[in-house]
Amino acid sequence: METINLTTVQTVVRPRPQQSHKGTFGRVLVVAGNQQYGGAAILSTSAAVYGGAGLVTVATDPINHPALHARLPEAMVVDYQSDLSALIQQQDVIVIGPGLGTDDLAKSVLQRVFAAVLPTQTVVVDGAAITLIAAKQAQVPKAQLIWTPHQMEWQRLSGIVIADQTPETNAKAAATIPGIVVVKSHRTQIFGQTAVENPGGSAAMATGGSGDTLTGIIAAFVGQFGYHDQVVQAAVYTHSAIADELAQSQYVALPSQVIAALPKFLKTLSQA
Ligand SMILES: NC(=O)C1=CN([C@@H]2O[C@H](COP(=O)(O)OP(=O)(O)OC[C@H]3O[C@@H](n4cnc5c(N)ncnc54)[C@H](OP(=O)(O)O)[C@@H]3O)[C@@H](O)[C@H]2O)[C@@H](O)CC1
Ligand SMILES: Nc1ncnc2c1ncn2[C@@H]1O[C@H](COP(=O)(O)OP(=O)(O)O)[C@@H](O)[C@H]1O
Ligand SMILES: [Mg+2]
Repeated sequence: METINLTTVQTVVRPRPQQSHKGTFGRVLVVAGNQQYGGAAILSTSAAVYGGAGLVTVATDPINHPALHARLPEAMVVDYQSDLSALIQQQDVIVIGPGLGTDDLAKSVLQRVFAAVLPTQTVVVDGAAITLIAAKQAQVPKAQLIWTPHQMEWQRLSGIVIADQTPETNAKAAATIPGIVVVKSHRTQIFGQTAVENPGGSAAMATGGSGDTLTGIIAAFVGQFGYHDQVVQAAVYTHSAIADELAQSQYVALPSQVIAALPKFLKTLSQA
């Protein structure tokens, strides 16, 4: 399997056009975070903001609202139980699943969001959203999809047990799933029109919230650079490349630190 190369990533992340405004760089809605997993919503939303998305809104449980406002004043915050259909229509990219849970409330949020998304929008399907779809609790929406399962979520979605997940079996299963599939692991594989492996990442990333962070980076990249294989590849590469830099001097690469490093890392990439 080919690996993602730096040239591809540098081609994706270009200097920002001067004649622009916030709407130029993508509207992202993150639907995430139940009462227990507010951190997942904070990480995904922060990654979208620090990854350069122009306008970011998070729909989450009201218990998470004060923390979000305090930590991330750039983001708008709404109750995920309110009617989101008008808000959804305004978005370029929707992230759904980080820390959503799999109870009846999560199911109803997921189903209502999927019912409102448009075929021209990109939906990043992560975490609990994947688990619920695999359990046939929600139908796959007609949209530009990006799936981000970890190995157990991929087992649930594809039916391939972790021990049997190889580039070949993964590619075959991914071909039956609409959109781009990011099978996360020690060496993440990305299946779209092309199949590639991410050369970066380490055990320093094995900490809760790493995947939640990736969803926000992917959303920011698609919002700015469009829905393409190479854009998703660039997001996956950037996530692990920042963690690899941190891991040179740190035992653990905390997701919050990866997020904080995004603006500088992207500047360097864009100048290459
Ligand atoms: N701060 C927050 O708010 C945070 C919120 N979070 C949110 O929590 C929700 C639940 O997320 P989840 O991933 O922990 O749960 P689930 O899908 O049941 O998978 C776990 C099971 O799968 C197994 N497993 C095997 N291989 C694996 C692999 N490669 N990667 C991972 N797991 C693997 C694993 O086996 P074990 O660990 O026992 O070896 C275990 O049996 C989700 O919505 C997420 O967004 C988290 O992000 C943390 C920070
Ligand atoms: N040992 C490892 N080596 C490289 N990358 C890893 C390792 N462990 C985890 N990761 C990366 O961290 C992320 C974990 O995603 P996920 O399990 O969904 O996290 P969470 O749901 O806790 O946010 C993925 O991007 C994965 O590739
Ligand atoms: Mg996850």
